[in-house]
Amino acid sequence: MAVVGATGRMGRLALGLIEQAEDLEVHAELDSSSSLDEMDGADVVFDVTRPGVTERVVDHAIERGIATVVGTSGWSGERIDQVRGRLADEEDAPGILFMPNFSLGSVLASRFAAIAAPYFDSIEIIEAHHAGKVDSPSGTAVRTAELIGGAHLGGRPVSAPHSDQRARGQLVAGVPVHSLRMDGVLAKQDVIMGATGETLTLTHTTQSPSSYEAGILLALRAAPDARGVQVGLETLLDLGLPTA
Ligand SMILES: NC(=O)C1=CN([C@@H]2O[C@H](COP(=O)(O)OP(=O)(O)OC[C@H]3O[C@@H](n4cnc5c(N)ncnc54)[C@H](OP(=O)(O)O)[C@@H]3O)[C@@H](O)[C@H]2O)C=CC1
Ligand SMILES: O=C(O)C1=N[C@H](C(=O)O)C[C@H](O)C1
Repeated sequence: MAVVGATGRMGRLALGLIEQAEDLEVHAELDSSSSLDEMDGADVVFDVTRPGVTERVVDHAIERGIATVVGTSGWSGERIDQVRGRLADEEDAPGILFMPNFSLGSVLASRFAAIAAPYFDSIEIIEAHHAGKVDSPSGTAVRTAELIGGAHLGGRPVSAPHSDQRARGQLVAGVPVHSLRMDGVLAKQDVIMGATGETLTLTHTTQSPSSYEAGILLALRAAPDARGVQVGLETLLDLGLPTA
């Protein structure tokens, strides 16, 4: 395994997991001072860098035919589709697994939101993260909004009045997303849905980075046998939920 972003919070977490696992081995540890060539020869690349870097990591991995687990945020559905299109022409394309969130609870919350979405006209997302997070909206919020927007397709669009005003958030797939970056928070997301006389709020709170551990290991172990683009931890789990 080559861990790109090895000196970061997520990179260090992944390295600890790989070192403890008998069936996994660290091939290379890359940070901002590394050449991407250092990942060559690995069976799997684990990318936890930052938007603006992750695209180059994925490009390099595809060129070298290395399966990749992408934990980095900043990937929209549109940009993932470009990778999908690129791999469509390749026979035996490596698996490129985009994982907006490695935590089971977060993945379930996003799915529950997509299931409920067609029944609500008004839907907004409020996500909060630690002050050190450089990007917004979060990758999880983008993924959740895209699932909600997709679930509304063919029906009414999500109602987002006055969305030209900055305080109304950033529209993602027609869903207003509001981002908080502050001390005292690790990661939290509320999806608030409104209909006549009622609201439904789906809240997921990350209490500890340990919530990512099982998902990271699952993705790392699945990657070598995967082919082409997969999005979301749910593609590796049998959740028994309707897909959105
Ligand atoms: N999918 C999920 O469940 C989760 C995803 N994330 C996402 O993972 C990403 C990383 O988060 P986090 O670990 O907190 O971030 P950190 O800021 O702690 O770490 C970023 C890492 O990227 C490295 N890096 C920066 N530029 C380059 C470069 N040009 N080439 C190679 N490596 C580079 C840094 O190296 P250096 O030390 O040299 O600067 C560092 O190792 C973010 O996008 C975050 O949103 C986070 C948590 C969960
Ligand atoms: O930067 C983080 O911390 C996180 N980033 C991911 C995101 O952008 O959604 C996943 C999780 O929310 C933590």
